[in-house]
Amino acid sequence: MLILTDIEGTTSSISFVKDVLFPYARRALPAFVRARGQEPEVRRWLDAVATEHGAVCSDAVIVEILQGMIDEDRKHTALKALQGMIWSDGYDNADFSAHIYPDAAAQLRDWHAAGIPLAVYSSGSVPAQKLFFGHTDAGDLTALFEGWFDTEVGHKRDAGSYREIARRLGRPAGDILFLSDVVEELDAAREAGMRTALIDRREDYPQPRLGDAAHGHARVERFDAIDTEPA
Ligand SMILES: CSCCC(=O)C(=O)COP(=O)(O)O
Ligand SMILES: [Mg+2]
Repeated sequence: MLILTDIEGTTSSISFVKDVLFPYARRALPAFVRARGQEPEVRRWLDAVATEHGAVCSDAVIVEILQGMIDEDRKHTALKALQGMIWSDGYDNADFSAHIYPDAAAQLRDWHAAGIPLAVYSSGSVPAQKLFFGHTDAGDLTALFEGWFDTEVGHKRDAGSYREIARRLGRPAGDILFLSDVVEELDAAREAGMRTALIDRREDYPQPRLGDAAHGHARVERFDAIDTEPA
């Protein structure tokens, strides 16, 4: 069995992502694009955004488009890649550390110690995921994970993304337990054959998602309540 986990709303609070990480990236974007916009790894993503918007856009317009995407919480692969590069400076300067719920940090460590393999699937880019788990309030947790997946494998609400993750991990989908706070992501994982658990934290979701709202997924409020045994 392998446990695949989401980040925002699952291991970590939605408010940290929305109130700390996103505003930091929004503020830093103009200076970041001016300073590094000609580096190939940055240009590639700026050009991808420009191409989607009719190709001929100035960098100032691309910055406005990206800031609009942040405001709408778009899970856009180019935006996520650029955000990851910007957050790197924030972690290096100790402007913030990544929030992780204490129950999640403790349970991830326990599963790892018990020999249960762990992997991450988040809309945040893989470099952003590694930065995140490398700088959590509970220390550097990167060594706990053996797989990292972002939307380059596909959207989190598409069953095909979970089939591809299972293929890359070399495991049958039924051998993987996916944890997320978003029922549509869990629906897609279940369609691909994965086991699922809805993480329904009161801090992030004041109204419990009970009955039909849980879409038939196992529902827990903390990581230490997750049942890792097949039903
Ligand atoms: C990798 S940390 C930043 C999180 C982020 O940008 C995001 O969109 C989180 O989405 P998730 O899929 O983890 O709910
Ligand atoms: Mg989430």
